[in-house]
Amino acid sequence: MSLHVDVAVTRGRFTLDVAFDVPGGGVLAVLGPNGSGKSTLLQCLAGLLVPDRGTVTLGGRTLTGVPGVQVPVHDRGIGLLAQDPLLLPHLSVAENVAFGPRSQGASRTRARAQARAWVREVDAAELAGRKPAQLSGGQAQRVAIARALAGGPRALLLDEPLSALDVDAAPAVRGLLRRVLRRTHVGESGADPDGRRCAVLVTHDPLDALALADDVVVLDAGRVVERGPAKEVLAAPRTPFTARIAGLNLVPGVAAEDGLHTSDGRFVAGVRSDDCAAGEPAVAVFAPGAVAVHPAAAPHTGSPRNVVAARVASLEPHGAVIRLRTVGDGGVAAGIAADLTPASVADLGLEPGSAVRLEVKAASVAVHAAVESPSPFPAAEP
Ligand SMILES: Nc1ncnc2c1ncn2[C@@H]1O[C@H](COP(=O)(O)OP(=O)(O)OP(=O)(O)O)[C@@H](O)[C@H]1O
Repeated sequence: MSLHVDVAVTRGRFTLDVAFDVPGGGVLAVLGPNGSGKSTLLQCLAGLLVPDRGTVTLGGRTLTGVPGVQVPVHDRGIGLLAQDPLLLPHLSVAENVAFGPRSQGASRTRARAQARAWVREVDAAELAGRKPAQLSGGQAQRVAIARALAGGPRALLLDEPLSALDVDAAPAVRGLLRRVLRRTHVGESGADPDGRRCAVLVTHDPLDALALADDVVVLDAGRVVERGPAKEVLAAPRTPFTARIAGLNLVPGVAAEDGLHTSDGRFVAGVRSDDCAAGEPAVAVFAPGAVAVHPAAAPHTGSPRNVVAARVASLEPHGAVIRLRTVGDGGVAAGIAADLTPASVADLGLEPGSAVRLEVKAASVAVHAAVESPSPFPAAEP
């Protein structure tokens, strides 16, 4: 059941204008800064908002075709999993899950059987008799997943499905989503019998995109500014937003033979990728782990090509390392992230305000073609 989307809609001063396809069985992650149009897009797909122009087709069926065709929300064969589980409080877990099949006309017996299968599928069999108020956040979201799928949707929309969960609960629910999204046929459990369900996942978390999605589109100010396989887009981001969420450093400029010229007149030495010609808009990308940090007064050792003076803005735990961020003179040295071990932070005597020298080897800097005109984030309204 492939999903084909080509829509435009204007809301006030904001215009969303996007086109993409999701193949049957595929999962597309939609990333983008606040206000970039992710919710607007999901509303168009779900049938809650009629676009001004364009089409949405699912498995060859036109759900939206402007002008003229607008299949109502309940008849689109699309399931929605939101941030909040939105379970009906007066119904038990099993009744909540049976609600979808029942409202689609399944007999009570059949709806119950489907609900049982899905409640088992999400490892919630022992919770079947409980009311939503008796569930933890993670348990409730498991039940919401079962409910979204029990109606047998041909496509599933996931709107930040893990963002309301605490850090302990999120990994298990992410693993469950991975399992159910990867299933091609769900047979008795009720989903798409003749093809493979596709999914669109809105998320702020690159880990979700990498763990759950095949492809990624990045929206900015209502337009797709990046698209491609999730790993490739996140490993070689072209916009400041994608770089920030992917945790990478990104310096925009113009590509040179062996690096990049920044708008403030600096040169960043790096390895130019094949997709990028000298003289074209480009970005230099490097990982926080590739940045060596020295106290400003420490003697130089070796001969790294990229050396810049900066000041420590913050030091925050980031997994097993400490992530240092810099303040600079507003140029390339500002907002650079560097990862250090806790021991080296102590050895170097670093603290907010410390003057430092950052060094990055040219071999650790990749220079990629940039999108035409990367806009600064957060996205500005037109
Ligand atoms: N009902 C509305 N009327 C007018 N403008 C709207 C309406 N709903 C949303 N917008 C505007 O449309 C733009 C896109 O909003 P949208 O909620 O789709 O972004 P988003 O990417 O989902 O953001 P977030 O990550 O913050 O949820 C914003 O500029 C918003 O102010």
